[in-house]
Amino acid sequence: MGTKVKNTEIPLSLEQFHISEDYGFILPEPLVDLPVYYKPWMDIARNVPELISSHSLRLRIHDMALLETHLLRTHRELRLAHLALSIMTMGYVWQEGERETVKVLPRSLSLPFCEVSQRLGLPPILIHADTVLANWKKRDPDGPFSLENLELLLTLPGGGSVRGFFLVTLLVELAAVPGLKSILDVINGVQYNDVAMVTKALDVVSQAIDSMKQAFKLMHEYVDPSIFYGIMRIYLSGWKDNPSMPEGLIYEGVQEKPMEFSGGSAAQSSILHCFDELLGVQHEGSNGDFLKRMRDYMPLSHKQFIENVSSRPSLRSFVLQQADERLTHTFEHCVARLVDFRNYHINIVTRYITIPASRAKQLRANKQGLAEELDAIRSAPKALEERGTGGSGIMTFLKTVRDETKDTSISQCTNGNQVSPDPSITEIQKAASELTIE
Ligand code: HEM
Repeated sequence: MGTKVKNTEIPLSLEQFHISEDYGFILPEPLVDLPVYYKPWMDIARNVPELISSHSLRLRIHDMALLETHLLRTHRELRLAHLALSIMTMGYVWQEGERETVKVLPRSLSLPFCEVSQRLGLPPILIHADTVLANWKKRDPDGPFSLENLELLLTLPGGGSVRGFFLVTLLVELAAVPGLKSILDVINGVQYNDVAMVTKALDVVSQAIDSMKQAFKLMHEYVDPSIFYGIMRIYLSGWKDNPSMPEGLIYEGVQEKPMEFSGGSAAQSSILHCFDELLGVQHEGSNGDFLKRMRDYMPLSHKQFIENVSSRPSLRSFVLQQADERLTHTFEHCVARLVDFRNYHINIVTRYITIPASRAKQLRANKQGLAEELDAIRSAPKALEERGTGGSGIMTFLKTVRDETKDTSISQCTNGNQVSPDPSITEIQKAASELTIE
C-alpha cells in the first residue's frame, strides 16, 4: 500500500474541518449584514454594478473612510467582510476594462482587505469561497434550496447571468454533499478491510457526481454565454499571469512591492480535489502545480481536509489488492463518472469561452455583426481569450486533467465503462469546430 500510511488511527470527521453535514463546503446561513460601523463598506458593495456603469466606483472608494477591522469578531462576519471587500476590489480594478487598469489598490480597501484575509488564512482577492460558498440567502427561509428561492447577497455586473452563474455553482456544491460524507465511509471501510462498506460508499460518491452534473445543466438555462464572456469574466480575473496586469497590484500601505494573485475560479472548489485524492487521481507537472496552488485559495480547514484524505492509505491499491469484482466495478464506475463530469465541464467551457472567443476574433476582423453582440464582445478582455480567470491556458489544461482522471481507471475503461459523449456535447463541439478555433 505504498508509503502513504499516516493518520490511520485518527477517525476523520467533517466537523473537525468546519465542514457542514448538511451543506458540505458551503457556509451555512451566511450573515446578510455587518455591524453598523461597516455601513460605508456595505453601502458601496451592494451597489457595485450601478457604480461601475456610472464610472463612479473608483471615486467612491477614494472617498471611503479607512475602517478598523477588530470589530469583526465571528467567522461569519469575517466571511461577509471578505466577500464585500473582494467585490469592491474587483470592481475597482476592472471598472474601465482591461485597457485602463490600476497599479495601486487604495489603502481604504487594501489595508482592511489584507487584515481580514490574514485572519481567515485567505488571499486578498475574490475567491470561489466568497462568491459561491458565502454569498447566498433563501428568499423564504422555510422554502427549498432551489434557484427560485435563492438570492445572492452581493453581485457584479452581468445581471441575471451573474446570479445564475454563482447560484448554479452553489447547487453543484450542494449536490456533492452526500458524496463528501461518503468519503469518510470509504476511508473507514479501507481501514477496517470492509469491502461491502467501501463498495456502498463509493456508489454514493458516483451518484453524487451524477447529481452534480444534473445541477450543472442549469447553467444553460440561467447564464447567457455572451454576457458571461463579454461582461462577467473580467471581474473574476486576477493579477497573476494576466498580460493586462503584468506587474501585479500594489496593496497600498501593506507593502511597496506589487502582489500577484489568481482570479476566482471553481478550480478553487474543494470538492473535486477531494474526489481526486480519494480515487488517487494524479495531476502532474504545471497542471498539478496550478491545482495545488488553487488550494491556497480555499478556506484553510477545507484545504487541510483534502490533505488529510490524501494522506490516507490508497483506495486504488485496496481495490487492486482485494480483487473483488463488485468493488472493482464500483471503483471503475466512480472514475468514469468523474471523467464524465469533467467532459461535461469541458463542453460548458467550450460554449461559454471557446466559441465566444472565436466569435470575438471574427467580429474584430470583419467588424460585422449585430450591434448588441459587437458591444458585448468589444468590451471582452483580449488577454483572457486563451486563458481561464485563474490564469490557466484553458483547453489543454482541462483535457489533460480529464485524461489524468481516466488514467486512474484500473482497466483503462475497456469493458463498458467508456464515457460516451453527451449528444449536446457533440453538437457544441461541431459548432465550435465550424468556427475554426485555434
Ligand atoms: C459557465 C460555467 C463555467 C466555466 C465557463 C468554467 C470555466 C473554467 C475554466 C476556464 C477553468 C480553468 C481554470 C482557470 O483558469 O480558471 C476551470 C477549471 C475548473 N472548474 Fe470550471 N467553469 C465553470 C463552472 C464550473 C462549475 C460549476 C464547477 C463545479 C464546481 C467547476 C469546476 C472546475 C474545476 C474543479 C476546475 C479545475 C479543473 C478540474 O479539476 O477539472 N467549474 N473552469
